[in-house]
Amino acid sequence: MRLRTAGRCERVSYWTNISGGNPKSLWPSASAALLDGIAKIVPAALLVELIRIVYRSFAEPEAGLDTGRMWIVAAVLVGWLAVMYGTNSILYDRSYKAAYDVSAEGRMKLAEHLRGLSLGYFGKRDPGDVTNVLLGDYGQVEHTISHNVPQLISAIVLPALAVVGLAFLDWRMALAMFVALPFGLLLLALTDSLQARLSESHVRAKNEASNRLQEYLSGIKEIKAHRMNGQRFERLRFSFDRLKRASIRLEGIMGPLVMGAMLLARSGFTIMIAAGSYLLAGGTLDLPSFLLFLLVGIRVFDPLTVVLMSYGEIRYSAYSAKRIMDVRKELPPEGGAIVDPTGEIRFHRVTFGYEDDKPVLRELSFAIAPKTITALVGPSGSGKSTVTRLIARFWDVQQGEVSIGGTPLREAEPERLLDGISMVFQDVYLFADTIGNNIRVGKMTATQAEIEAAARRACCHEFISRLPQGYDTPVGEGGSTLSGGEKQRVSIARALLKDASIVLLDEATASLDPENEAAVQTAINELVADKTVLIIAHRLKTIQYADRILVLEQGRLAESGTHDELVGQGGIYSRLWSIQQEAEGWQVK
Ligand SMILES: Nc1ncnc2c1ncn2[C@@H]1O[C@H](COP(=O)(O)OP(=O)(O)OP(=O)(O)O)[C@@H](O)[C@H]1O
Repeated sequence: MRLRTAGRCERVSYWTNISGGNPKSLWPSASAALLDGIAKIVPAALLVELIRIVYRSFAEPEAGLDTGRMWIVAAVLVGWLAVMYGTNSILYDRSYKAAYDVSAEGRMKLAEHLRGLSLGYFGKRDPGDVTNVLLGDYGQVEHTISHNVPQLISAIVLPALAVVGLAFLDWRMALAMFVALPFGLLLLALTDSLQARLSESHVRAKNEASNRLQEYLSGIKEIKAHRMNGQRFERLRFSFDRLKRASIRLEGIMGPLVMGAMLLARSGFTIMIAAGSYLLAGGTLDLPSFLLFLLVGIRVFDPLTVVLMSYGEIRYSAYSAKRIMDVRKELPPEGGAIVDPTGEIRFHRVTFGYEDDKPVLRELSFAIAPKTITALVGPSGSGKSTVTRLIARFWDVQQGEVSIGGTPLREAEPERLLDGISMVFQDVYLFADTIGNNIRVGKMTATQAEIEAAARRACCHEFISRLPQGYDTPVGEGGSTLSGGEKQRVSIARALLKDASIVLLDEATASLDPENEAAVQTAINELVADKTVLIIAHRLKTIQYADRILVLEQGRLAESGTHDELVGQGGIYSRLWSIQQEAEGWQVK
């Protein structure tokens, strides 16, 4: 399917980016940080007032200690503490909630968005990478919204307020305090693109390591069975090595630069102390003002240091958010036409390849009449499964046209199209849920009676009834607690419940023992009655009574006709038939 992306070169704002496309989620934490920043000035101002009162009692002993004013200061401080506690807990609660909302809702929306994308998209990406976007990247963005953004705002608000307020008090001291800050920020700005590049390569290395680890764990059975510790382990070790190098580069290069920026910014405090001592000695600055600068300086430089330290994390998060945005920009297949699934399925000069320059199907043309059974045979890799995937519009064709009931699938509404198709694959996937709910997947609104009726027709009611909790028995992820034949019958029960007009069967009995195969055969005969059926089977006995047999070879239609016609032609089918004649199997009625 041709992948379309919306506005690849469209620019999004920085805030949209770091919030993973949801800048409004930044408001609660931003306002909490803003208020917090303003409020942090209050105790410093009160402390200075206290120092002034005490200082005045020494400077003017006849006036005495103004205890009334001291009590007022203490009362204001207590009031401030109460207000701060109340507002902070509400605002922080909201800012954390906003962050968790972004990741919970965002993850769900993204999962839903992914469901709508073509399978071609997943073919191009490692499945583990998609998991990393959903879990890792969202986690990173969540952390930025709940922690880094408030710190950043607090660190901007405080110096801004301080520089204005202190400049009124003594512009020389204010200048000394902030003179080095622009140089620190400049150093940081100059390293911005380097930081972006290092963050990007670190995220890539981290994802690669996690993909390889997932691959290693998923294939652990094969790795053990084939004593593959060498090659597979090498891939894992190499990815961990790459991650180590990327981490060292990120920390090793950015660490000193960020520390340099931090030192430059903080040196303002030292310059201010030197300037203050000089001015105090010269008599042009009084002690309370000097103390005020010292107190405010500590309050200003601490959050500034924290934010400079977390600057890398914000940059890092921006890359995570970009990955989220990139997935969001992928558009689902277009088309709104409603397909009539009871109509004819037609391939007209279809050429298709998963990669542009490697066609799998070439100039393929055939038609499947409604309510007939068509079998698809041919050597492995000839493109049989690909044909079924194109009928379900998992991909769009590069040339020619696939249509159902006269509607080209390129124009079809993808979800509605699939409503009209039941698919039974060779590898059946069952969800980690009860067996009843796994059958319900075919029709989410099905009643228990409908589920049981479908299970009876699919020959699985008996084995389900023997399970300890019957239809409420959990099946384990992937259906690990059921046999291959049982899983296949559950999948047929799903398809029966769905009752779609088109049935696509892919090698449904290939790997079963005779007893299971007989049960699956009965189930399939139930399923295909009165439907338009396309069945792939390697064993020709199973499809000799199909209405039509299509023989594919290297993506082309080599032969087509009934079993008897094809045997009579003495071509590929006839050769395959003589080889397989002794094979036992089921037969489509
Ligand atoms: N998702 C994919 N991405 C890239 N290539 C693919 C993909 N799926 C199949 N192919 C390739 O397309 C060709 C046809 O595959 P397809 O599964 O349609 O053949 P098949 O006739 O069903 O084979 P088999 O009988 O072994 O199942 C093969 O060469 C296969 O390697």
